[in-house]
Amino acid sequence: MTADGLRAERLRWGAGGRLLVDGVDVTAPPGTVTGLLGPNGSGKTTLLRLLAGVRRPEDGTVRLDGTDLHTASPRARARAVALVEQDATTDLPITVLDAVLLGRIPHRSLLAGPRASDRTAALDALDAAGASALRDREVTTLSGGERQRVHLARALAQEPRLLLLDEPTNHLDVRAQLETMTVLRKLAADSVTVVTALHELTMAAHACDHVVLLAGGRVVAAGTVEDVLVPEVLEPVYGVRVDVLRHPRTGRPVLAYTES
Ligand SMILES: Nc1ncnc2c1ncn2[C@@H]1O[C@H](COP(=O)(O)OP(=O)(O)OP(=O)(O)O)[C@@H](O)[C@H]1O
Repeated sequence: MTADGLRAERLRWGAGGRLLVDGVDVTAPPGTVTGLLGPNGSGKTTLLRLLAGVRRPEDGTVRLDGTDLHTASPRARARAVALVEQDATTDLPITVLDAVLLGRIPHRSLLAGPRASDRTAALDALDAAGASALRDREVTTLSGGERQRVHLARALAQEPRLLLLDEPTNHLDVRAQLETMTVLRKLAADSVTVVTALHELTMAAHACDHVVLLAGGRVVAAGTVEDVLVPEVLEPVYGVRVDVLRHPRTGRPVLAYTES
C-alpha cells in the first residue's frame, strides 16, 4: 500500500437527465487539507459522496493509497474513510457517547460490544472535537452546532485515513469554526488526508493547503490558495466582485465581496 493519499480521476455521475459531476479529477496528498469550493448546486456534496465510496461513479476511479475504494469491501472502506455529511441528522434516542461509539463499529467484531479501547477512542474523539461536556446528553436534544461537533467526533473515532466533510462549520460560531479547522489541521499533521467542502472562502484561505473550485459539476480551478482564491478566478464563478485583502497578523488572504 502506497501512502499517496486520494487520487480521483475522471469522475462522472448524473441524475435527472443531468451530469452533476462531469469529468472531475481530485488529488489530495496525505498530510494536507483540501478545500472543496463552489456555489450552491455546483456538485460538492455529490462529489464528496463519490469520493467516500457511498455512491458509485458512472465513470472514473477513486483510489486511496492506491486502493480502489469502489471495489474495496464496505468494511475495508469504512475503516479507511469517514464522511461527515451536511446537516446529518441523528434521530436515535441515544447519548452522545453512544453515537460517537458508532464510529468504532468498523474496527470491532460485529457481534462484540465496544471494548475499553473503543471507549477510550470515543472519549479522545469527543475531547478533540470539543464535545466532551456533551457526552451524556441525548443527541436529539442538541443544538445544530453541538450536533456538528458530535458528528465530527464520530468521524474522528473512526480513525480514518481519509476524512471527508461537507461544510463542517456552517452551524458554528466563529471560535468553534476556528477550533474545527484546527482539528482538521492536526489530523493532516498526523498524515490523514482531509477534504472539506466550505462556503466561506476566507476560512478556506486560512486553513487549506489546496483548493478545488467547482462550477456546474466541473473543476474550474485547482491549486494553492494563492493561485485559486483570486478575483480573476472567483468573480466569473460566483458572479460577485471580489477583493483580496491580507490578514494583518497571518498574511493569509481575506476575501471581501460586493455585488458586481
Ligand atoms: N439525486 C439527485 N437527483 C437530481 N438532482 C440532484 C440529485 N442530487 C443532487 N442534485 C442536484 O445536483 C446539483 C448539485 O447538488 P449538490 O448537493 O452536489 O451541490 P452542492 O455544491 O453541494 O450545493 P450546496 O452548496 O447548495 O450544498 C444541484 O443542482 C442539485 O439540485
